[in-house]
Amino acid sequence: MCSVQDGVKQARRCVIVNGAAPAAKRFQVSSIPIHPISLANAMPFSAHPSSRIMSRVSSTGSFVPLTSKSASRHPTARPTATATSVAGQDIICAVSESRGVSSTVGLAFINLATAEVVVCQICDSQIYEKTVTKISVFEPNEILFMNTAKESKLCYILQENLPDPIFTFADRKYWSDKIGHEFLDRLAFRNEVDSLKVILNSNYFAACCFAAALKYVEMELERAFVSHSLRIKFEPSQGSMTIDLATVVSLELIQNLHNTKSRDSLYGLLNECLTPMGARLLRSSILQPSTERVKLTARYNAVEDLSTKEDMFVSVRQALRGFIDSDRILTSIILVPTKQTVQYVEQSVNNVIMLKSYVSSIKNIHQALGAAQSDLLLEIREHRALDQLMAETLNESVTYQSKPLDLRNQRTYCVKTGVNSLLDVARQTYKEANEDAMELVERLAGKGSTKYDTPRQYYICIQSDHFEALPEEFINVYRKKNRTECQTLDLVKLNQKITDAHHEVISMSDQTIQDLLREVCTMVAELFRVSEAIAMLDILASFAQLATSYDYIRPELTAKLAIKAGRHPIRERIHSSKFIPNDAYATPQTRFQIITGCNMSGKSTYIRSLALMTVMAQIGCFVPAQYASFPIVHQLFARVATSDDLDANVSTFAAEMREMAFILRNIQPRGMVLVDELGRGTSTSDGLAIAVALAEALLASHTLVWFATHFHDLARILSERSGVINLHLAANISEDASKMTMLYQIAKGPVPDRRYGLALAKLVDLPPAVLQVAESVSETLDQLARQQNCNSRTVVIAKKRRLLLSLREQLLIARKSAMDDDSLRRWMIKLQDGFSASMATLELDSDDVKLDDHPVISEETLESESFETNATTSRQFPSKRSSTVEPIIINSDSESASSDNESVVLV
Ligand SMILES: Nc1ncnc2c1ncn2[C@@H]1O[C@H](COP(=O)(O)OP(=O)(O)OP(=O)(O)O)[C@@H](O)[C@H]1O
Repeated sequence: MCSVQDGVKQARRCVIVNGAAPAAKRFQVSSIPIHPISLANAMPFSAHPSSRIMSRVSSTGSFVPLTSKSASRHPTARPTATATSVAGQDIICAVSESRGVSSTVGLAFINLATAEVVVCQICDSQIYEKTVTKISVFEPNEILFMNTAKESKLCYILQENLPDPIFTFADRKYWSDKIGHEFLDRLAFRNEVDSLKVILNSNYFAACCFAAALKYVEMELERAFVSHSLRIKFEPSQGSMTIDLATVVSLELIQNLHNTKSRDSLYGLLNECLTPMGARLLRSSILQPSTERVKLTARYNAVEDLSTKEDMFVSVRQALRGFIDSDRILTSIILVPTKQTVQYVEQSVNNVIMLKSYVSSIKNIHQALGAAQSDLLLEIREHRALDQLMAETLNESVTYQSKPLDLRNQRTYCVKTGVNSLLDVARQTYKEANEDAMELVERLAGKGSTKYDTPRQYYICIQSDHFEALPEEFINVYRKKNRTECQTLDLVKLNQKITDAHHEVISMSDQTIQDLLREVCTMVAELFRVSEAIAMLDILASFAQLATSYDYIRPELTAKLAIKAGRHPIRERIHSSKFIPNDAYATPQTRFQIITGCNMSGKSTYIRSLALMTVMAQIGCFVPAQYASFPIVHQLFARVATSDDLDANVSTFAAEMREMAFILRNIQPRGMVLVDELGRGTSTSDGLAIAVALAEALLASHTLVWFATHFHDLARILSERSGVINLHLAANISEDASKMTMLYQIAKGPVPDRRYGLALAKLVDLPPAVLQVAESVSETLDQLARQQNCNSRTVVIAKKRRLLLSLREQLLIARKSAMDDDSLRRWMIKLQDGFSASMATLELDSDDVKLDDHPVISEETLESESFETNATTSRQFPSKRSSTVEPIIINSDSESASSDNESVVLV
């Protein structure tokens, strides 16, 4: 029988080799587009694509699937193909897009391993970051596009950013919402058809993709789902936190950055799941944490229930142990090949045996949840798959076995005795043939033993020294280290007899099994719901396990972030010494937190721990702290220092600017942003300037920001801004900077001692001569800086003074001129704006400000303007001014007051 995987592979071969479906009835597919597309202007983050595409064409002359890393990638692109993989699954994704400026993208994902369909419709920007992120979460193997969209920007961007999946192009006719509705009528769970119809009606593009993906499975993979068996979910854009893939990678949410096999990631830490369904649900929950308060509160209640009732917790974990992958079993029952084979019949019996194990395991869950009180656990307990049906047809003792001989025996005795008398006779033949084989081997081998494997079936295994020379009747001889494996002609004949008997049993069981499966298919919706409930129970029990083992506490959901003694969940586990907990507090009034501190003082660890705890809280998990309250965060972005993006061949600076641009483009007020060491890849002054500008933009977005930096001037410049607070990670540095102790404690204000670089250098044993030079250079630089500071302050004061004097002069000229009221008002407003702007520039930084650059109106301009006004109005300067002009009072500062003691009053 052709497996699902084979089917997918076969389909892929067809796309890759031929570029078109082999048979007329097949889904009409074609290869990837080969024309260069001019998107340079539309895509600020990506290199022009033409060079890469052209080189691909010239080297091969025909279609080659895109598997290599792109030269330049979307900020959300993952660094490795398997960065977020949990288990290999076959997932087909269909994509469609609205025409016009506003991009509405429809998506449908079919998971062929778990028979689950997820449809969504996204309103996206012109660079499709939400679409890229969504597709990356599902990691499809194959993406279906319309032929007509081959050269679209969306297609190009997906190819650039998702190098792993195969892109298949098919006729536009398969993207038909009408076909989508027909599929829905036929395949959705009966009780869900109506509600899903409403959804697909209002999400045209999602409906089209749904149709295309299912058509592809039917026509190209030659598989079909049985009626009313398919789990179909609509995932709206709302309801979950958006985390771009770059953040997933840099925060190590799914995989450790340095060692892909390590469990030191959030997923690795939280994955105490005992079932494959639970592990899958946990992974998707981490990638899309919930923003629904009700859902989260229900999960907290359930975790609390489980973690406080030890007996219930132990029996739930016990019941979850050994659960087989119910999603896969149910899928193989409902996803049947369009052509049926002998292997399929045999597989059906296997499926039924596995289903029986699954159904009987559910009973244990039901019993284990006897003491549950939380609504969610009670709801899970309510799900009971009926096992009556199984009991009527199947032998009670039948269970799923993994060894081939045991499995064959289970298959043979699967159907109850008495259901079919001919079947009972065939089974007797099977039993007798087996006994004959055993007897024969015993007689031949003496001290040897009977072994079984699928290709040879029964064979004899004897110690090599048992016979001096092997008897001639032994055939198919294999000599291994200290044993010999062989058969005799009689044994081969008996094996054949047993196989025939087994096939007869299977074909006689088939009718009964197919009847049973048909019945099962009518209950498949309930069985899938049970499977989902078990997955949820598994992750809740996992959270309860963590809460009790590591002292996690139940978080609250409020408007502010307040954490007492919070810990980094991963670091605290791998730390050899004790991890120092820290507090955090952020409200809209303290939404922008600048974190300074020595190298290695724990800045990154601190800000990362806040993001990780937020994600944990929003998947329903307790958090490592003494007290924690979180606002519900809708977007999480982290621009944290990692290694250079070598794959994409971009410099550190370009990479961080690209990521920051992405964040600024997408951030909204209910977001959370972590920025770590921004501007390290360029000159100090440029780095600072860019950091200030980006910080200002983030501040204006009203989102929660933690900004870890070594730019102390950033802390100084922004310290007066509303919403900004300065914090630092404390360290003790001895007087002579020869000793440095990290306290890892968050404290108020910017870091007090700036010479920590030297102190740290001393600790790492730099040669004394080098240190001496460094110290003296540092001393000189400090002095220069002090002088410069002093100088620049003097320059600023002088400039301010000149500004004021110039203002006074202009006012005096204005008094002598003959402007009418309106002209005067306009002129004064212009003067006021210019003056304020110049003063503000001087406040910020004096170095580059030249008085000549000031936008204050010069004498000439003023004169020309007043002359012009005079010319047009021919009126004298009015003695009585309009009362609508607000008085502007400019007090000269102390220095300027020395030259002109009076305040200049404009009325
Ligand atoms: N609260 C803590 N308790 C104990 N150890 C900690 C704590 N925070 C951080 N550390 C340890 O200190 C080391 C440095 O931490 P981290 O990388 O966060 O410092 P940093 O200030 O960001 O450094 P740099 O400025 O050089 O990037 C890490 O090995 C980490 O495990």
